Amino acid sequence: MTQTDTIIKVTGSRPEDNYDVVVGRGLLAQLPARLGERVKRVLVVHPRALRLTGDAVREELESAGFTAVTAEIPDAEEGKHIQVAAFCWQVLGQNDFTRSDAVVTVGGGAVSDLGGFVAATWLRGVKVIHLPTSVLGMVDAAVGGKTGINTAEGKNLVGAFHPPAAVLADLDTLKTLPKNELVSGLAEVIKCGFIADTKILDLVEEHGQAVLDPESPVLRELIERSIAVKAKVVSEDLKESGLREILNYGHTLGHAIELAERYSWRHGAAISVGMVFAAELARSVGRLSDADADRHRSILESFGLPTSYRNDRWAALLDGMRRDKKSRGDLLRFVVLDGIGKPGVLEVPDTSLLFAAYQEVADA
Ligand SMILES: NC(=O)c1ccc[n+]([C@@H]2O[C@H](COP(=O)([O-])OP(=O)(O)OC[C@H]3O[C@@H](n4cnc5c(N)ncnc54)[C@H](O)[C@@H]3O)[C@@H](O)[C@H]2O)c1
Ligand SMILES: O=C(O)C(=O)C[C@@H](O)[C@H](O)[C@H](O)COP(=O)(O)O
Ligand SMILES: [Zn+2]
Repeated sequence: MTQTDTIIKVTGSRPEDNYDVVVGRGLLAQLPARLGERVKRVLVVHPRALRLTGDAVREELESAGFTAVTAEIPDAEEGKHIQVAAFCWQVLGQNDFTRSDAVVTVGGGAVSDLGGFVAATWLRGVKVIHLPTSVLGMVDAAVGGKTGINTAEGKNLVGAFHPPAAVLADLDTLKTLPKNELVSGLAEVIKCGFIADTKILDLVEEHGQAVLDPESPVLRELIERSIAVKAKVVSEDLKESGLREILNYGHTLGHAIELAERYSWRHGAAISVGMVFAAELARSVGRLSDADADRHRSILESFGLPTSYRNDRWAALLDGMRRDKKSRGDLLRFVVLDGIGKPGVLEVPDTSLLFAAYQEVADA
């Protein structure tokens, strides 16, 4: 029996904050209707690695009567660069894109971040639809409207909140996703388990490696549950004035590791260490029990995700963490747990506390 599509709604105060995240199979045929009748020209942004999928999207749009042009961009974090945005702006300009035209992104989170940023900035904002092709893109990056690029000083330091008009998460695209990328996406799924939907943790503990099968019903359930967590949070707090910070669990150290490693680490791997670090921080101030902190390591390690990091990078990591978007002046702020599924914020004026937590995740 074919399973029907699942639609998870994101809501908000402005009309453009309301959209559907569709999870299913064979969703490409829905794209023309989701773009709407006013759109005439579409820029399809995809990485080199997904050229065939990008071409299929362009052909679908052309047969539906749109003028479709493609922008093939460098893979992964290489794509989240100002020069790549400038290249896309050039293509949009040379093809006379107007405010009623649109951008469609095809790829993982790096592509929706870059393509979303291009859409947010072109003529001060045009429609964007994301077609995420990685688990991470589906459960996190394509949903919620955070877009951005990296600078030499850090991750996502330039960007805009620009919600998509729709997200089509086609599970069939996951068949070609390398396993290490699927595991990286699973780190964000597990994050949703720690901060909100604890059933996610029960499911990954119960099903183990079976969740890595892109055809499995349990992976679909995990994807849908994670999208539901993100949709609920961003519906309440699009611009991260409070609640949305919980989605940043593990990211303060995680982003600093990505920068220190010049983006050779997968995002999910970096935030995996970051979540264990945050758990150690919470344990050290008496907010998280030993058992709950240890559960971080056992779940993440069961999927081969890293839970420790080299012991000689403290100065660089602290520098990176200072530039985290949750910092306020000299005050570093961390999302921590007061129990599984109970996120809160810890303000840390004294970096000795952070150094002690780093010792707990540092390689021997
Ligand atoms: N905006 C947000 O809210 C948000 C949330 C989470 C993460 N992010 C960002 O997302 C990025 C990470 O996303 P990601 O893990 O998807 O990385 P990614 O976009 O770099 O994709 C990972 C790799 O998988 C390949 N790939 C993607 N889909 C594929 C498929 N179906 N078949 C074969 N190969 C495929 C890509 O070409 C790339 O090499 C980071 O830059 C992170 O900062 C943003
Ligand atoms: O959507 C959010 O908000 C998140 O924090 C989700 C994160 O998983 C994601 O990596 C996001 O890009 C991090 O945002 P940043 O503001 O810390 O750059
Ligand atoms: Zn993330």
